Amino acid sequence: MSALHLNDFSASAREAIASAREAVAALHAELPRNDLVAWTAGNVSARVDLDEGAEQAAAHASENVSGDISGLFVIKPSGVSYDELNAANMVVCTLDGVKVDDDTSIGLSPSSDTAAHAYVYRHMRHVGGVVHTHSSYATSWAARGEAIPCVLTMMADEFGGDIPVGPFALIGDDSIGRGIVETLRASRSKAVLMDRHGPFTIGADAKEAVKAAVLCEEVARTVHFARAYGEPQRIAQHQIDALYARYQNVYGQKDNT
Ligand SMILES: O=C(CO)[C@@H](O)[C@@H](O)COP(=O)(O)O
Repeated sequence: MSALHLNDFSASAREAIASAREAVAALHAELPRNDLVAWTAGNVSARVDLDEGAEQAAAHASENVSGDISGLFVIKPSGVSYDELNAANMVVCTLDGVKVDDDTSIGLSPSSDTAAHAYVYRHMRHVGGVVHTHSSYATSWAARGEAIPCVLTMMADEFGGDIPVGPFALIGDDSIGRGIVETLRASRSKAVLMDRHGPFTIGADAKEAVKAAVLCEEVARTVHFARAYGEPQRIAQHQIDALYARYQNVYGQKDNT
């Protein structure tokens, strides 16, 4: 099967890919900056939507390519130190997690979590960004297989309720991705704690997924300390709903033009 090459895509698609590579490379710096990773144990990806022309051009150029090329995503190369990441070494993949060749990430393999990110993009069309870390407090809840109860207004704002736990799954095939999707489809949460593994977060774009990873670790830490000195009280569901609606629709600077 011939591999796809970046040159097989239209100029507009290549522009979108270049922009995503810049954004994803920059967002990886947020992981160490927010103390979410030890060494290289975390990754960020962003979906790149292709217009039909771009998709057809790619399909025609590489007639042997099977699988889903209705879109692409960009993810970091596996095991590369965050201070060595840049737009040029971000790896471009099809939605099946197959690397798209180019002239800059030559010889680099995509993240070891590429299959999980790809599964989420194939099965959750509204998701534009995915993040995975092993951040300490969120991962300590995952180690116990315990959901983080919604006892903080910040949890209601950002996650719309508890942060759920997903099933234990080994890396390397679709099982982690399937566990993420099955768990998040049953919740408003942008974060899921994969049992005995760690948090995965989603967002409309990669920046939103990184924000969810930062706030997931923040509330995991706060609730951890709160429970050390007592049993925090859950917020009532109607109040969670009100907080979530305000935060998702009113908070911050909306486009008031
Ligand atoms: O935990 C694991 C691998 O077991 C990964 O999530 C973590 O090391 C990050 O891997 P990558 O550097 O993205 O391949």
